[in-house]
Formats: sequence, structure tokens, C-alpha cells
Amino acid sequence: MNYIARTIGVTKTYAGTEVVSNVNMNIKQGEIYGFLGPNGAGKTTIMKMLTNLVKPTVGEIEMFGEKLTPNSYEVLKRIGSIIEYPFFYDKLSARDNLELHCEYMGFHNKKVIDQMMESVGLKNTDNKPVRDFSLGMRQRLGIARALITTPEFLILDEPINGLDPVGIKEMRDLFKRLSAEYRITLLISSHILGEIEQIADTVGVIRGGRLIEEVSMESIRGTQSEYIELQVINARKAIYVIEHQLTLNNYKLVDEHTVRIYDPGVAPSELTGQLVQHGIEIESIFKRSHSLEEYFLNIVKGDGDVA
Ligand SMILES: Nc1ncnc2c1ncn2[C@@H]1O[C@H](COP(=O)(O)OP(=O)(O)OP(=O)(O)O)[C@@H](O)[C@H]1O
Repeated sequence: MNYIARTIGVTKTYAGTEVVSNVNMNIKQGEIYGFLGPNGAGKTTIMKMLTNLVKPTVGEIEMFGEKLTPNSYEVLKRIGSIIEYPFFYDKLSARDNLELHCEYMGFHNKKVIDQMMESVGLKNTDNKPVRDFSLGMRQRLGIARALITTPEFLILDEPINGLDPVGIKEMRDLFKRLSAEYRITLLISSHILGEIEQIADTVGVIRGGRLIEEVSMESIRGTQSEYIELQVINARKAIYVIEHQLTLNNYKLVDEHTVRIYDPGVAPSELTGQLVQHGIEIESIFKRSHSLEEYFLNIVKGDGDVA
């Protein structure tokens, strides 16, 4: 497996408080890795460690297969990032900001500036100073700037924060395009499950500094089963009928009154018909499927929502 970035047992302590605890993240080449967790969970701190802005207290970071050290300048040139609020020269236009950045980075291909402005939808901003930009425009300018040195790996900290639905959709499309057309690996943090769910190939869930899950969306979708949930007065009696009359075996006794039937192709009407015929009193019956939200809430169950 080709990994762009890995954190190996990474812990960060500030003044005796562990804000990141023994995190093992594995970001594969070419994927969109969604980094999901509530505010204060440690996402920004990990992103800062990945870009060498902050040093882990314990553990190691591997970037493009190499151990990250304070001297990893070449490796860092292959990464673009927006972490926390990007700084711009407010009186200058988007193009002037990008030109300055190119000069600063010693990157002299001005054609790329046009390409990037077009890619992020800022081509027609002319001489408009950045101070008159909407939040969405600033975000897009930040992304253009991060892309200008043609990074292989893009790290974006809460890129859709504060955007309106149209802006969010545009960003989502942009991320997908960067991934599909430019083959850039993306690490995107968010506290909104619905957003991560729509774009990520892999989801890492962080809470209280701990990575509590790292899972591919494909595997979660594969486990999304439909079932019929049956509420009855006596679940054991119902199971007898389910097994012997309907010859179904794929069920689960949830509690004294609840049974879930996973066999595909069972019609609720057939089920109720048989149960009633055999004197089983039904309180309710419905068909449902596990949602992704349920999946993630189950992971973090107990103390509040993940998103
Ligand atoms: N320089 C620092 N000194 C002390 N504590 C810090 C420092 N930076 C971050 N923290 C603490 O570490 C914890 C994790 O913060 P972090 O910014 O990484 O979380 P986050 O998941 O990115 O959340 P947010 O979306 O709010 O930025 C927080 O409790 C924060 O107060």
C-alpha cells in the first residue's frame, strides 16, 4: 500500500495536557481522507504536525515514505496547506497576492496563476481587492495559493466553514476535481458528518485527541443492511413462528419485545400475515436501513454527537 502520510503513535502535549494521544493515521496516495471530529478534538494540531509547524511530543510522522524531521524542506514543498485562517494582503487583488506568493516561494511560472484562478473560479475578479472578497472567495483564493506550487498532497483545515450551501457545493466539486483530474491526495477536516460523507474515500474520526476510527467509506456502505424491525408483546414466540413457519434464520433478538429480520426479500405484509395467524400480537413493524450517521454515532456513542 502506498501511503502519502502516516502518523505513528503521535502524541502532543501542551503544558502537561495531552491534546493528541497516540494517533496512527494512514493516508493513502490519491484518496480524499476526511478528518471528522468536533471542535477542539485535535484536528488542527495534527495538521500542524503534518506540515512541521508543530513537533510531536512522542511518535513519528512519515511523509511520502520518509520520516519528517525539522530539515524536511524538500518534502514540505510537495505539500499545499491551509491551516487556520489564511493571511492575505487585503489591499491587493487575488492575482497580486498569488504573484507575491510565487515570488516568495521562488516559483516563476506565471501561467500557473491563470490556471489556478480559473480552477477555483476566481478568474474574473480583476482588480478587486481581497478585502472586498466574500468568505467563500477567500477560501478559494487560499486553495489557489496552496495549489500554485502543484502539490501532490493538499491539507485543508475546515475549508467549508462559514460557506453558504452554494459555496459548499462548489468547494465539494473542486475537491473532487482536484482528486480525479490532478490526482492530488487530499486531507480535509470538518466537524460536519454530512460533508465528509459526500466526499471522503476514507474517514478518520477523532475525539478528545484520539483517533477512534479509520475506515473506508466503501466498507461502511457495504455493511449498510436493510432490515425489518418488529415490536411484539413476546419476541420469543414471534421467533418461533419466524423460524418454523417462515423458515427464516437471519434474524436478531434485540430485546424481549424486538426482533430484527435481515433476510432479504421478506415482505412485511407476509410477515405480519403469518404472525397474526399464529396469534402473535404485533405492536409495530417497519423497514429500515442503518444510516451512516447511525454508524458514526455508534462509534462515538455516550457523550454527544460527532457532528
Ligand atoms: N498552542 C497551544 N497551546 C495549548 N493548547 C493548545 C494549543 N493549540 C491547541 N491547543 C489545545 O489543543 C486542543 C485541540 O485543538 P485543535 O485546534 O487541534 O482542535 P481542532 O479539532 O482543530 O478544533 P477546531 O476545529 O476548534 O480548531 C484544544 O483543547 C486546544 O485548546
